[in-house]
Amino acid sequence: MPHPLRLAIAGALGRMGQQMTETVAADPRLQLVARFQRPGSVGEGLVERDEALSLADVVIDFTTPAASAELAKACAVRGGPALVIGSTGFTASELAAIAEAAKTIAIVRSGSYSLGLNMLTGLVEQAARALGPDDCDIEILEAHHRFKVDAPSGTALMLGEAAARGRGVELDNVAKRARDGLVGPRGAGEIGFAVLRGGGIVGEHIVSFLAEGETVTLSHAAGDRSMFARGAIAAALWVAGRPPGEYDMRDVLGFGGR
Ligand SMILES: NC(=O)C1=CN([C@@H]2O[C@H](COP(=O)(O)OP(=O)(O)OC[C@H]3O[C@@H](n4cnc5c(N)ncnc54)[C@H](OP(=O)(O)O)[C@@H]3O)[C@@H](O)[C@H]2O)C=CC1
Ligand SMILES: O=C(O)C1=N[C@H](C(=O)O)C[C@H](O)C1
Repeated sequence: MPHPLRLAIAGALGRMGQQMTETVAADPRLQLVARFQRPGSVGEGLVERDEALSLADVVIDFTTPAASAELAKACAVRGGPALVIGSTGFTASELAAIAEAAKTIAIVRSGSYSLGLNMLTGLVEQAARALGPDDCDIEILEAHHRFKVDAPSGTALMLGEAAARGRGVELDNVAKRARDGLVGPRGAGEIGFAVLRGGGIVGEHIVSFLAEGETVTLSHAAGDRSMFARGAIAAALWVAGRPPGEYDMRDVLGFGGR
């Protein structure tokens, strides 16, 4: 890994981009070499994307799904830099574009860079393995600020995937992403999602295991955005110089024998 690591920040003027700028500036292991926004954006200290890519060892990207997929392609065409993607709400074709780019460059992508939340996914997987679908229903509730545009959150989907892994099923086959109207009784084995939006909530997630007569809940609440920034920095330091591939925080943290 080069010392200090040369970092660029995509979406630098966004909520996470501003938090990243502050956290990176305070970290002596890192040199902030470029900050960029969408093409043609003006702002103090901003450069165009392609100049940023030519300067950085790693780009940290909290933007939009479309922008992240485009960025991954642009990095792959040049043969680097490596990428840490935090955006959420991807379509299948955007995910396919990122997977294609990851054949050429190293990419870490996670719906949550919180270390605590990633630890929670292991507990959710374990609980889902122990509490089977005959006895226990799994529901995931997430709450975020009024400006969030995607639902369910990337974190809620990560938690759903952890629960599905614990049950040995594919999340896509059991997810109930919304309920409205005369939906009928709950299907056996469903993993349900519920969404709340309002105010300034940074991010709250509750996974409930609901049995007859008792409920087990596992939860996480983010107090501010700085721990997402610290987790993304851990991912950037880890991914620099790695072989091409698509990685997640379980790889970065060494969880789950991956
Ligand atoms: N994985 C994690 O741990 C976390 C993930 N997130 C996710 O990160 C994403 C961003 O969240 P947040 O910071 O709150 O959102 P914001 O809307 O505040 O910020 C997004 C920024 O990206 C900019 N942008 C849009 N398109 C491009 C582009 N093509 N190139 C460069 N910049 C671009 C936007 O500019 P403009 O204003 O011009 O549109 C804006 O400044 C969301 O998907 C969110 O869910 C958030 C927190 C933690
Ligand atoms: O948009 C946000 O703010 C957040 N998005 C991520 C998500 O979709 O899970 C992570 C965090 O909860 C904040």
